[in-house]
Amino acid sequence: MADGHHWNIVKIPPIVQELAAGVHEPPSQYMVGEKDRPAIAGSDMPEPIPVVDLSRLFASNGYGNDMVVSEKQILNWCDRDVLREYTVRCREITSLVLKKLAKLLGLSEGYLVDMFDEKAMTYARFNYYPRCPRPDNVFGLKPHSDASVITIVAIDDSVSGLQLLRQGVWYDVPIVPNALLINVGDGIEIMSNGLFKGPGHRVVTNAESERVSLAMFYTLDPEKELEPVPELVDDEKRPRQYVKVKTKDYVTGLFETLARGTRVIDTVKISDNLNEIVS
Ligand SMILES: O=C(O)CCC(=O)C(=O)O
Ligand SMILES: [Fe+2]
Repeated sequence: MADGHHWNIVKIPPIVQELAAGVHEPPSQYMVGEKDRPAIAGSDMPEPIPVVDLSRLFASNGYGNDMVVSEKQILNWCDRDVLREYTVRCREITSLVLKKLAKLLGLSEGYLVDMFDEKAMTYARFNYYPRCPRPDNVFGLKPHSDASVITIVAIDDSVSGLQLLRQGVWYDVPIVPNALLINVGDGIEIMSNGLFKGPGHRVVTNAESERVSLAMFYTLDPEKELEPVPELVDDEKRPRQYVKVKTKDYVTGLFETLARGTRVIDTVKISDNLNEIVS
């Protein structure tokens, strides 16, 4: 190049949806190595996922929308406010869950919720998994845990695919119609000093059906540090297990490690040796 700099040209992968329409066999970049291949069917969960009826939370109406106050009113042909309203409602659920988690950890009820100030972020990810001719070799979403504090996922109500790792076994997450899945993210793992774990999960593909999901990630202010809360660190009984990390650096770390096939939580874990130095 004129400035003497040599660029590495990285070919941008095509949109998977377009690929799926035109190929019989996914290209090699999508095929996982033999030892990491997904068994298409995971195991059944040993016990049911607890389902909490939150219908009372949704009983009020009209938030954030052009409220319907009369039958003669002209309405918008537009669903613009739906995602905003959904985000706010899911945040209410997040607050409920955080209050309960705080109590379980022996903290005051508002301890975790209060960490979410006006700069706290919500990221929405819409996942679309086209049909895949080789579900035995190709992941919809590689194994990972979420960088959020709490994630709320609206999973497809007719096609399964989400699997959860527990003690080395991948379990199928069952479809519960009209239910939201609440997942604890790595943020809780770090803040709870490892008492809760951000579970590993992945999505397997399906040869017959496409699948969709919507994940809402609730994180702290990107500039805020994630670290074990002092009340859950005890130098003798439960030494600090994670180093301090800025929320935004942790989120960036997730994408870097996902690309490499490693886990971001491992980058902030304090090994036993290091623990002696830190404490
Ligand atoms: O598609 C799903 O069911 C899960 C999606 C997920 O884990 C994610 O977006 O982080
Ligand atoms: Fe996830």
